[in-house]
Amino acid sequence: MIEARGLTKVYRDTTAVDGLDFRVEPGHVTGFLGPNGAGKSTTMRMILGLDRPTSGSVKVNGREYQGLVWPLHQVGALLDARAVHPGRSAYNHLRSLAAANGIARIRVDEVLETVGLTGVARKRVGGFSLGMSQRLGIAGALLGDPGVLLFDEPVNGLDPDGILWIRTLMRSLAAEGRTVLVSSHLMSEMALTADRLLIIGEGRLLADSAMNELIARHSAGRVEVRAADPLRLADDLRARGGRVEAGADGMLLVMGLGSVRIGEAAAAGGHVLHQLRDVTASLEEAYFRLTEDSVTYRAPVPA
Ligand SMILES: Nc1ncnc2c1ncn2[C@@H]1O[C@H](COP(=O)(O)OP(=O)(O)OP(=O)(O)O)[C@@H](O)[C@H]1O
Repeated sequence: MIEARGLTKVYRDTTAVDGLDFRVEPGHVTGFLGPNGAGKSTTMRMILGLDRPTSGSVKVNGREYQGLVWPLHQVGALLDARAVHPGRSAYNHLRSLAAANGIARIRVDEVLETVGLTGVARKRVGGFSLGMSQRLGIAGALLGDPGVLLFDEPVNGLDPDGILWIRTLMRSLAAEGRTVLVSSHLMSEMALTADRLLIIGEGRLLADSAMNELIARHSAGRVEVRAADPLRLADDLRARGGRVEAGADGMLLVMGLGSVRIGEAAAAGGHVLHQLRDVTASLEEAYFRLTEDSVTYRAPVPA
């Protein structure tokens, strides 16, 4: 479990992380989302003791990173996959990491097998593709068999097979009862991988909830309706206070009434309905609504 209380990081004139309170629980894949510059990497670095909070705290299994005994056994992380000496072999890189952390040599072979790098274990890391480097970074994270895992943009550079592999791996690590925190900008991938979400903007918490609750909250009240006489139905629904937009093929998108009241209005007005469907937001839509006021870097829309 990871727990932050009033976690704050100020760099000179930038407040990168601003009073974050959250808990990341075991048994879930928690997606860590937010626009560029929101403070995700800074938060992850503070979890891993690579940066000190200006105020507040963040603890792994009840202790700040500096207080962890054999930290690699408690928390593993993939931050920057390219941060490995290029002249070393994958095996030697993991072997020295294991030796420095009291981890048995046999575990190196195990994690190489898990990430599918056994065949290239003796090759120099400098010749690895980005996808292979990601796998090596994940092997390093798994080396100490930790209960808490952090992945910063883990699917970066992976091909579709690799993406499916990491998705399955993260879900199985959570199913084993581990705490898995993963940052990504790929909403479609997050929607398939995470079951909880932590969303931040400008260093502040915007949402901490289950994926399905967040999507339901941002879907509320939008209903797609098809009727034999859409123009007359639209008038009746507007008269009852609904906001109605015309979609393709005579479809109506109705906001502010809900499917029960729309059904009742249709019955009262003698309308023939062909379809009445609550519209579910995508994670991407929910994310845009939550973060629209806290995007720091936004390019102008081309004319
Ligand atoms: N070492 C540093 N010194 C000064 N400012 C920093 C430092 N590290 C991060 N920042 C600033 O803190 C803010 C948060 O940055 P951070 O990298 O944590 O965001 P992020 O959410 O990980 O962004 P991205 O999605 O682009 O990776 C940014 O404004 C960034 O410029």
